[in-house]
Amino acid sequence: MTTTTDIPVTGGDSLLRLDSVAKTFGTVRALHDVTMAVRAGSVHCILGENGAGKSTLCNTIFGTVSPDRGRMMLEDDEYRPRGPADAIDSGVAMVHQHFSLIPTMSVADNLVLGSGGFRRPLRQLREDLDRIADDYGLGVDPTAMVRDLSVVARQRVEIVKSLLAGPRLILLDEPTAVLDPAEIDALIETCHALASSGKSVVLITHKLGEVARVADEATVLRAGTVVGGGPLADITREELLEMMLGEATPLADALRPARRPAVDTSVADDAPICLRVNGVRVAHADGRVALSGVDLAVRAGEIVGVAGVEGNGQSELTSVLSGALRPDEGTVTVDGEDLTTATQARRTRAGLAVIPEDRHAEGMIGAMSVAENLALPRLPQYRRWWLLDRSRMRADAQTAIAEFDVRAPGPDAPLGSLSGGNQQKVVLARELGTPGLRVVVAAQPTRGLDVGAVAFVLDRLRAAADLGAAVLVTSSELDELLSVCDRIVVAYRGGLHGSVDTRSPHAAREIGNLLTGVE
Ligand SMILES: Nc1ncnc2c1ncn2[C@@H]1O[C@H](COP(=O)(O)OP(=O)(O)OP(=O)(O)O)[C@@H](O)[C@H]1O
Repeated sequence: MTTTTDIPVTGGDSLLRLDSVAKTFGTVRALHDVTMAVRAGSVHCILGENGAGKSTLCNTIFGTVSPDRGRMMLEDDEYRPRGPADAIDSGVAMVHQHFSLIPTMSVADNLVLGSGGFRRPLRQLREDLDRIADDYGLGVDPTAMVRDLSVVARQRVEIVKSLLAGPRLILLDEPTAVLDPAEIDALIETCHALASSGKSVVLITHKLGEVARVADEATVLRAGTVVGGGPLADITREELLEMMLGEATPLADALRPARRPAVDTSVADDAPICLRVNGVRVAHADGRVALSGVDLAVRAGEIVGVAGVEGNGQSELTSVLSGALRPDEGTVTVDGEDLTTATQARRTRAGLAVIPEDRHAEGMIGAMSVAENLALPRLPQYRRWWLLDRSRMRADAQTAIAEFDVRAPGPDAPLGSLSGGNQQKVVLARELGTPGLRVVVAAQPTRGLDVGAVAFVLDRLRAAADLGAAVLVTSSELDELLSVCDRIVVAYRGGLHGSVDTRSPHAAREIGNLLTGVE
C-alpha cells in the first residue's frame, strides 16, 4: 500500500501527474493538495465516499473546473486546460455520467458534433468507427437515432465520440452504474483493450468488486484528500474500504447485508394489498409496446423486487406509478383508490412515494436549496398564513441531513452544488419521509451511492416495510434485491414474469432463468 507522500510526481512512465492540486467551492474544500500520478497504458480507479471529490478531480483534469492551486503535467509538458476544448486538444477525453447526446439526431450527426464542428466525410467516419469497433469492441450504428438507443448503447456512442479525437487519456465518471453484469464485463474488456493500446483510463466507481478486475492502480480520496492508493496487486479490498471510510465507520457496518428480520416475518397472505397494478399497457409514439398486460400486487409490509436487464419496461412502470406516464390501458390503485390519472399532490396525499430513476430530470430542482427540495411535495404543511415557515423547513431539513448523512454545507445550499450521491440521498430522504407512507416505489435506489450508503438505504426500505408500507424496488443489482426483498419478479420484454421467494435456496437460479426468458 502506498501513502500520499510516496506517490511519484515526476519521472517514471507517468502520463499525467498532479502535484498539490486544490479546489474550494465556497466553504467546501473539494480537493486538498491532491498529488497523484496516472501511468501510461494503465487503468486507474478513483475511489471514495459520496462527496469525497472524485468528480471534481476528473473535472479539473478535463478543464471544466479550474484549480485554485497546484500543478498538472501531461507527459513532460505543463498542463493547464482552460476548458474541455483545451483538454481534448491535449489528448484528454471525458465521458460524463449524464450523457450529452442529442436524442433527436442520428449517431453519425452526434459524432460529427463531437469533433469540434469539423465535418468528417461519412466514409471516413465509417472507417474510423470500424477501426474502433475492431480495436476496442465498441460497435455503433451511425444511422441509428439516439432516442431509439438503450442506455448501454448511448454510453457506447459517448465513449466512441471521445475516442474519435484520438485521446491519450480517457476519464470515465461512474460508467458502470447504469450497466448490468454482462455489460460491465464488456466495458472492462474495453478498458483493458484501451490500456493495451497505450492509452490511460481513469475510472470512477463505487463497486469494489469491479476495481480488482479492471484496475492496475487506484487512488483513494477522503474529504478531498488522497489517503492512499497504489498498484492493486499490493492492496486488498478490505484495505481499500478502510482507506475510503476511515476509522469512523466500522468495516462490518458498511459490508453488512441489509437487515433481515431475525424471526420469520414473511408477509401473511391476507395482509391488505396496498399497491395494485392492473392490466397496464404502454405504447410509445412510434408504436413500440413498452408494457403489456402488467399485473402486480404488493401487500402491506412486503418488499417486492423487479429484476431485469435495463430496457425491459422497468422505467415505464416507474413512470406510470409516479404519474409521469399515462398508461393506454389499465389501472393503478393505492389502498383501493384509483390513482391512474391522479395529480402528483393526490398521489402524495394517498401515501405514495416514488424515488425516480432519473433523479436529475424528475427528482429535484438543482437551483433550489436542499431544504426547499425536501419540502417540495408537501409545501402546504409548511404554510403559515400566506407565508412559508422557512425556519421549520430548515429545521426539518437539518434532521434529514443528519439522518441520511448528507454531506452538504447546510440546508440552504443549492441542491445542484452537492455531489451526485448526496443529491440522491436528499431525494431518498424526502420520499421516505412522506407523511402517512403507504407505498414506496424505488427505482435503482442505490445507484451512485457508496458502500456505506447502500447498506443504509436498503435498511431504510426494510424499515418502511416493517412499518406497514408496500415497497416496490427496481434494481439491476440482483444481490441487493436478494438481500432486501421478500420476493422478486422479472421484467422481460414489457411483461412481469414469475414470483420468486427470496428465501428459496434456488432463488438466484430461478431468477436467472426468468431473466433469459425461460419461465
Ligand atoms: N459546483 C459546485 N459548487 C459547490 N460545491 C461543489 C460543486 N461541485 C462540487 N462541490 C462540492 O465538492 C465536494 C466534492 O464533490 P464531488 O462531486 O467531487 O464528489 P464525488 O466524490 O464525485 O461524490 P459522488 O460519489 O457523490 O458523486 C462536495 O462536497 C460537493 O458538494
